[in-house]
Amino acid sequence: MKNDIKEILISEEEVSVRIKELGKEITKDYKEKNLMVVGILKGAVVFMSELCKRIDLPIDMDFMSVSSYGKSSRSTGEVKIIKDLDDSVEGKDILIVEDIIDTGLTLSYLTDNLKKRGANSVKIITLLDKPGRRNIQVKVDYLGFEVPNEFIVGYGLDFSEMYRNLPYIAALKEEVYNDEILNK
Ligand SMILES: O=P(O)(O)OC[C@H]1O[C@H](OP(=O)(O)OP(=O)(O)O)[C@H](O)[C@@H]1O
Ligand code: HPA
Repeated sequence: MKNDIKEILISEEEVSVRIKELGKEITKDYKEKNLMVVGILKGAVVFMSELCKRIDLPIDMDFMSVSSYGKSSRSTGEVKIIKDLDDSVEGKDILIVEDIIDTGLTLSYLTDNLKKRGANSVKIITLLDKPGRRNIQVKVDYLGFEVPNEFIVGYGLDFSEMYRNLPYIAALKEEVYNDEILNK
């Protein structure tokens, strides 16, 4: 698995330090609020579990799973909910947790969707931002790191369901990515 890595972009230590900082910031900002943390499966799981341990407040945790089609630059895209929240978000202060924002399609859809359900507020935290790929503008409230236009794996992020368990954030070698596509 490690032979497929082109470069480690963010080390385990750097991720851990940044998550502690983000946890402190969120603890301060949500003191008087009704915080509900919503993780987007599956990529956000590793980040969310580390982040929640750093938030010193009572919180609700839930997950959603979505699938998106048409992420190409010419398409407006379509997002479908595969797994919804268990409970109502009415009156809750929602913090959507993502591993990466790329075209912006997923987070733009989810923010609108949760606002329409009557949440008190909806904010976004993402571990990574790849601004070079953005099609739809989305306001990111809390950000871990900006990453270049590479295929990123590790810390929850996959390529073909692999590499999610790498403890750091890395760029995948282009030949791994191209071989897999050619073999399909
Ligand atoms: O900004 P966007 O272009 O919408 O891309 C970002 C989304 O794509 C990835 O999910 P993916 O569909 O690969 O599912 P996964 O989290 O299960 O890997 C990632 O986890 C985000 O949810
Ligand atoms: O670079 C990426 N890696 C893994 N999953 C992703 N989903 C959007 N961009 C990426």
